[in-house]
Amino acid sequence: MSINYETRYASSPQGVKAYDTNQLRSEFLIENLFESDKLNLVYSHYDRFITGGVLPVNKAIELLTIDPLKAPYFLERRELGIINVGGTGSVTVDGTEYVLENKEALYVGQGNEKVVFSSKSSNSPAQFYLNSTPAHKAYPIKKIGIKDVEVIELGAPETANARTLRKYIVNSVVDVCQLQMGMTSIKQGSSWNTMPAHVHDRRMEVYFYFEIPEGQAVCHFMGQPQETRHIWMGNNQAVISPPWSIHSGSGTSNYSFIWGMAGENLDYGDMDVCKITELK
Ligand SMILES: O=C[C@H](O)[C@@H](O)CC(=O)C(=O)O
Ligand SMILES: [Zn+2]
Repeated sequence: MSINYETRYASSPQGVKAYDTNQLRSEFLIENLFESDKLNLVYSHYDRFITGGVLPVNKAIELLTIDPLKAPYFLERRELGIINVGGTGSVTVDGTEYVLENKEALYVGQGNEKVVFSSKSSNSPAQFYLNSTPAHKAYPIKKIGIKDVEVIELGAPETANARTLRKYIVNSVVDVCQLQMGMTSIKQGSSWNTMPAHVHDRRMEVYFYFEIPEGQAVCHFMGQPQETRHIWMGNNQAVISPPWSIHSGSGTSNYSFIWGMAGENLDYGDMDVCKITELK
């Protein structure tokens, strides 16, 4: 079988207070997204957000429906965001091929029946990172290239949080039902993402960390602002952030990550910022 999935249920903030390291990791950390010629999915009950990875090496891989959807095809009631973090590849949607270079994205709306992923070369395979959420309306497919993204510079070297944020799938770039996705790259010499931290109880979020150099790691912080926990993360791993949780990280080097979120409203800036000196 080239498609694997697992289900993660939602946890309450009271429950998470008592989690040990293993339980925290098994509920929130997604360790194995990319395996050769496989499509791996994690279905979270937070906003029914699906996180996935596809690494087509020797064959094309189709996004088949999975049992929890009880739907004849994957996107019958869902929308999908794809960002390629590997070599050149293509996504074929109902017979139309979209070539995605490294760091290019594709939005695929509700109602598209057949989605197939492939790599241009098995020596430099594509790595497609996927986020999918329930959808109520069929919006058109749109490719988002590097020139289409909205770029924001954030932070400063003095506070070790200088970073470039790129908005790919937001409603000022593409029509979406609820999915929002983008990529943030920490500058050399800085380590912190999303600091000052924030929560948005309206939306859950998933971070996928990549471009972490060999031998380095990112310490991801979660939890209510006055009750934080940490999860040490390696390259190409993702972490689920409940709507009530901060989501921020500090690396032992610089790195990049893809953020994806879903829930109430499409206002990217709707965040409740936490005062750094009040975090516990
Ligand atoms: O709600 C927004 C998300 O948490 C990220 O876009 C934040 C982020 O990439 C950063 O500040 O570095
Ligand atoms: Zn956020």
